[in-house]
Amino acid sequence: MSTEAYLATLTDAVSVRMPTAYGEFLMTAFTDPNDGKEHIILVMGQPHLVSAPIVRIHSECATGDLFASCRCDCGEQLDRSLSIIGEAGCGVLIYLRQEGRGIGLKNKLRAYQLQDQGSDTVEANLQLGLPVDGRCYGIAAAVLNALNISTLRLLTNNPDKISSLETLGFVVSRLPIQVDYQQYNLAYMQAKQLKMGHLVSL
Ligand SMILES: Nc1nc2c(ncn2[C@@H]2O[C@H](COP(=O)(O)OP(=O)(O)OP(=O)(O)O)[C@@H](O)[C@H]2O)c(=O)[nH]1
Ligand SMILES: [Zn+2]
Repeated sequence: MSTEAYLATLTDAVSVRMPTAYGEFLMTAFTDPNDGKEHIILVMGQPHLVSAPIVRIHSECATGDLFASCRCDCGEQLDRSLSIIGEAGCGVLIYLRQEGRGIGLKNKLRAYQLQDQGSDTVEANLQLGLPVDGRCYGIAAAVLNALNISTLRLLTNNPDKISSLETLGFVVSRLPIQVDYQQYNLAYMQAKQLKMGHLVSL
């Protein structure tokens, strides 16, 4: 079966060939039947034919992914992930609409206001009465299942993401995704390392 046929099993899936600066992908948009969110999948090659394909599960960060914000490492991670998949010639990027670790853009900007007053990224969410990380990966699991992928190499530094997928039944090994940290995001990365266990070298 083709990759497109596998993805057609997702709700409202629409796929199109998408040439990019990283190479040619099959881009698919589909609807999450649980909350109506529209997620995006980029697939290069035929990952179901590879024993442990490269997978990136990327959480939406409008500030970093679209506007090159230096407050976080998301934009650089997205760029690195697409480069790595492009160089390998095969892999999957699942772009989940989980802005602000699930709290949404306006709340993330509120959290940034608190960070500008001295709170760290974890404290700021808590001060807003919101979860530190409200994400779940059930919909990513549905995509991997649709693609017939059960064993994968996950591009991540987040141990929670790995254990969530393992709990959902996947066999996961980690591919680190190191980017250059600088002046503006160093404190953020230190908080993620210390309080959220992220596997980064600073
Ligand atoms: N609430 C909140 N969300 C943030 C902040 N900075 C980035 N984000 C969001 O965090 C999400 C990305 O999470 P990260 O912790 O950077 O990375 P990760 O996906 O958990 O881990 P990796 O797989 O290693 O990238 C995106 O949804 C961003 O919008 C912040 O200061 N506060
Ligand atoms: Zn970000």
